[in-house]
Amino acid sequence: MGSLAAGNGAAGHASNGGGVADHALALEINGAGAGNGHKMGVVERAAPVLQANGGGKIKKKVSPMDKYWVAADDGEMEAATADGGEDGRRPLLFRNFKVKGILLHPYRLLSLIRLVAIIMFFVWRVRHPHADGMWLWWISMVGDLWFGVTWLLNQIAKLSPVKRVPDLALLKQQFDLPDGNSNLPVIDVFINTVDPINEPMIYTMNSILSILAVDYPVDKHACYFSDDGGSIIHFDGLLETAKFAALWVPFCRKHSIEPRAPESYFSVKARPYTGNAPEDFADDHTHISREYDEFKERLDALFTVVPKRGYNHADSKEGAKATWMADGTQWPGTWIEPAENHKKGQHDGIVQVMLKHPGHEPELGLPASTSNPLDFSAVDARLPMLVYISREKRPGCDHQKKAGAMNVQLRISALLTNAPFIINFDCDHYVNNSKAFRAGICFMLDRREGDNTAFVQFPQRFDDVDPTDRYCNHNRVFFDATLLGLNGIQGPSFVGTGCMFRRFALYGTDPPRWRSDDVKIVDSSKKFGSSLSFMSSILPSANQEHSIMSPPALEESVMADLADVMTCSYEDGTEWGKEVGWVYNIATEDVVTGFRLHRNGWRSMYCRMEPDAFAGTAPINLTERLYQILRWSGGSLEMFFSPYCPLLAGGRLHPMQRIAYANMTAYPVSSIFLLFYLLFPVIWIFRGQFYIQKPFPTYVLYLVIVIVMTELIGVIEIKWAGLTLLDWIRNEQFYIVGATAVYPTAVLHMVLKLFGFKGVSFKLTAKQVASSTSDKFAELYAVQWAPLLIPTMVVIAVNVCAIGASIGKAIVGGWSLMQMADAGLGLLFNAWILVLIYPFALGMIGRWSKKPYVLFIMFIIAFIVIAMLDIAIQAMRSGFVRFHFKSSGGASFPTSWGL
Ligand SMILES: O=c1ccn([C@@H]2O[C@H](COP(=O)(O)OP(=O)(O)O[C@H]3O[C@H](CO)[C@@H](O)[C@H](O)[C@H]3O)[C@@H](O)[C@H]2O)c(=O)[nH]1
Ligand SMILES: [Mn+2]
Repeated sequence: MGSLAAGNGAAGHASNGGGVADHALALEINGAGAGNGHKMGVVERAAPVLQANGGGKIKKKVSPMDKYWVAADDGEMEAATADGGEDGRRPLLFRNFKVKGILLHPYRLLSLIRLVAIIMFFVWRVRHPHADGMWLWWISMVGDLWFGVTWLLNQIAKLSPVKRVPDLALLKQQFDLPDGNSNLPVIDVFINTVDPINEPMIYTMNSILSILAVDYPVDKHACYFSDDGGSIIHFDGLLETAKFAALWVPFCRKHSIEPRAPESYFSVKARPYTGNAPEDFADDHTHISREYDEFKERLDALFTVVPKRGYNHADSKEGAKATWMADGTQWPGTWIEPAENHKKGQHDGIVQVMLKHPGHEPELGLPASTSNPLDFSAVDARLPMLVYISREKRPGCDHQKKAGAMNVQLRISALLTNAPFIINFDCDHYVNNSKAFRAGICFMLDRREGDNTAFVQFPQRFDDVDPTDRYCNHNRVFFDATLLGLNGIQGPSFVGTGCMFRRFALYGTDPPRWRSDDVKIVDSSKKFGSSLSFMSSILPSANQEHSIMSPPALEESVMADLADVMTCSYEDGTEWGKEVGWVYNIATEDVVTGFRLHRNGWRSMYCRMEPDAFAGTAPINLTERLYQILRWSGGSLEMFFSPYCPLLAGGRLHPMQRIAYANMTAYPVSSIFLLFYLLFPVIWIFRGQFYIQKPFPTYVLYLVIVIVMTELIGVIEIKWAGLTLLDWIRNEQFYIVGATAVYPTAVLHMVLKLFGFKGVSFKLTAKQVASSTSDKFAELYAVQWAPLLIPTMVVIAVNVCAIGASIGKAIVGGWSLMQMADAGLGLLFNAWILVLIYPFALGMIGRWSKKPYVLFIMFIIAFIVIAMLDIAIQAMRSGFVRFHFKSSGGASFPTSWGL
């Protein structure tokens, strides 16, 4: 059983957390101090620069993301305006756009042509079995069939892309009341972290600051911070953050700051001022910037202060090496020097309200004074509720990583604020556009599909990626093409972070579309566990109009309930992790959780906005990146071979969505064939023979058609998705890098698991360390050795050798025209592979890759050395060297060359 840190104390305040709660209170009093009766409300600011906003007045330059899209719901809009308001029906809160015909029709046509071409190609190949290399022929036939099918699965999901743009102006008009109050529904925000070092605390705390400062009614959202490490550094860090938020949040409101994560805000150079107090801005900015620096120093200092605190405690019992909280009590979580019940994977559950729910009346801040030069007397200084959670950990109990943490957050928040909507963030993602929560709500409350929408996914964007995005961290093709394609079917998949959920949907319920009558929670303790308080929160959470957040007072009974739902054993024998909450026992809980919702008939929405809703940091070191995609691809395969296999889903899953999920889960298998193709040139090195289907010209013709179609389809996709050519090339390149370095291991992992072994164990993605050096991309150049790198290195070596060997053979001579044609195609193939794997090769040369020509020189040297070796070997074989350059004169043309 877990005990609660805050639960062992006297009424309301915990003995070990008392200082904390008082502290939070102090903050509020501080904020409320100047309340002088006149209700100014939240300072409102000018309309956001949201180019996607339907109601925008100023004509702006069309972004490449919007250029080829046309509204597809004019009729609906008119009808809605006609019957608007009278019957209390909700308005249309977003607009639908589809790709203009000028791109869409050729896109579909080319896809069709390519499909026909590959079918004809395949038939032709079946009719022309390659007699002198049947085994090769067979393998390449199966491989090509697989590639054809996966290409089709991938393309089908993109044939009808839809973009949806929230109408923030209308939402404001409909839900924000003239008196400064609002009817917007309440939202619970979840953020997760594990380790203050691997996941630098400064980013985590920035993320929290950005959440506390969002442009959403302050009494209608609460932030839950889950610390899976049970680390006092996080706890104290969160305290510091709450303290700094009392300055930062009113500052953001007063001056309409964007983005509201200080680290990003201060790193952006000049921006046009859009706030209401330009005369104060320069001074306020200087002051807050200094405060922020001090805040960062305090966070850093925790790593030295906290351990010291431990040994200074004179009153510690006979030398017990505990970790102490600032108020002199023992920290209930993990200790710096691990001890029984205070170590990783073994400690009590902790829940602590750091900032209390602020109440419903605006509270103006303090005017400027000598101690505080910031004048907040016209700004609402309230802060949203903030809760620290560290769930109970016990040895021998599977904690189910992030999914487990999310489910605990789901239950704790149900007992405290029970918002009908939830947004979740990883600790490396922050709110970049303070209107983002409002955008999500537009989709949830829209009268057309709103009620059937289980989640609204926002794209993942990254700040720290190098300008050329060497390792394709931006994943643009996925976020700007694939997900818009899915948006036109049943909706985007859930990608783990930056997603708004309908709480009720997460409880494994059916959407209204598939619900016969009112929901009854039958036999719920079997499904939801034994907490009566939790059970009685379920039905109220379905009320999406729920716009008043009123957390219960933290009496002992409430604390006991909270303690109960965060124990390890709470979920035993229940549906948690299966039909309820985030799904367990899989390396990628995200895709499968989204899938379960789609399978139940819910839909999802994709929301791209400008500026980007959320942003984060990505692993930009090659090895970390490869481990990340290893987990994704391993997780995908696990899903395919689990009860969540898309092929097994019932009829509520849209057929196209099923195809998309099949592709999304089975894709790593391609790597087996691909690896084979890429290692093909081995034969070329040893036998001087390149395997090519004959008759040669027909083969080449088909190949050219298929490749040209692929490129043309790609070019059109670039246009409608608003990508650059580089984004697209990076995608192709990283696919090959992944397919050689990572996917084969993922397949191995799956095979092991299918045979009952443990499989590969996946690790937490180490985030970029906050760099103090001037070299912003130092990580990019770090070479970190890992076995995953071997297969791709072998592929590079084989292809470099093949090119070298062919040069050697060409010099020695004696080729027929036929052989030369083979050689030409072979070389092209080798060179193409090297182009695709180029980013990987750069990664392997570390800091030298700052000057990419170094790599070219290395390649050329390698070619020469191998060519010479090849010549030497040939010379040894035949006894003498015949240097001559044979002209094509002597070659004879085989008759079968005709088409
Ligand atoms: O035991 C754990 C392990 C992880 N996390 C948190 O889970 C998040 C994601 O983990 P991370 O290692 O950062 O994974 P990434 O590879 O960066 O994440 C991508 O892939 C994951 C698995 O598919 C998704 O969950 C993420 O949302 C998605 O961004 C982080 O905030 C972690 O702190 C926990 O809370 N508890
Ligand atoms: Mn991450």
